[in-house]
Amino acid sequence: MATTAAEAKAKAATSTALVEAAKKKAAFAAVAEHFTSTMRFVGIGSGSTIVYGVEAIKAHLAAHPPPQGHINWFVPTGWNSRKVIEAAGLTPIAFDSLPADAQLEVAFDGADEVDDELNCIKGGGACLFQEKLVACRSKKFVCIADYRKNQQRLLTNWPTIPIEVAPIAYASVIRELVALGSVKPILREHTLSKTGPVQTDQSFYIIDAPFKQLLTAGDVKQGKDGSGKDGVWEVETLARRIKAINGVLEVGLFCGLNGIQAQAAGLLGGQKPVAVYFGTAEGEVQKVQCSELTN
Ligand SMILES: O=C[C@H](O)[C@H](O)[C@H](O)COP(=O)(O)O
Repeated sequence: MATTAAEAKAKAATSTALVEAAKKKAAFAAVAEHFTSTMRFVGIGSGSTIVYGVEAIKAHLAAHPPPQGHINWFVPTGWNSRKVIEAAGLTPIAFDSLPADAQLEVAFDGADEVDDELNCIKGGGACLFQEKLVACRSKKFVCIADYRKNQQRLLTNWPTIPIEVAPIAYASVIRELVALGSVKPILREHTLSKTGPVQTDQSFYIIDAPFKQLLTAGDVKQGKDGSGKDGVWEVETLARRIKAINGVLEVGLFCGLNGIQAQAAGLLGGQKPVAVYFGTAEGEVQKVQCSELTN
């Protein structure tokens, strides 16, 4: 039986409601386990999911006020993120105003896709450079997402890797990406294309580069070739190759060490989340965390 327009509309509304409920549930679970009102510096990412993260932080602070005179500073990852912090009545501090020795206790952020090893694709909303800066200055990056983002390998459901580039270099970066095996990387434009390319918080451009589904480090350990032969790449190998292209500011692949592993190696922080909270379609929360937190 054919679906009527009204039925299709109702189905879409149900699916949107499920996704939003999943984001919210995941956000409240992540904040309950990783935020305390005595924290000094907390990173706040960008996108639609982090809005629930900020709502959860606000609710937590209302229930557990910080000690007298203590200020919780929230570090935004761009314009949108700062507006969300301000709208919630929280106190923002710009990344470049942080005291030189300050490390963020935690950074909460969303993702476009997450694989089995917690590598992420980010930048679907054109924010990735500041998100990576903030994640890498945090003891732990905690990711909040809904069930659509939970995939075994990157580039399964999410189609492209967002890459932030200097405007003058975009055509040459596209050429290099094709040489790495990307099929038809494109410069991201506004839906109303007469308004031109999308510009990031740094006034840079975004290239969306499709690649074949990415391998994990575990796949390579098991003998798979992720060196780029036939366009098949392992996540971190590809991230490094793209970052090395002249004109690339940052790559929307968050991979390598997580914060706990980075600190063990004497570094400040890492790109990869220590834990990801996925809201499920059934109204539950599935937590996936790194082995350092599990053990
Ligand atoms: O550019 C945007 C950021 O990387 C977001 O964190 C990511 O796109 C996820 O956004 P959303 O929560 O809206 O799905």
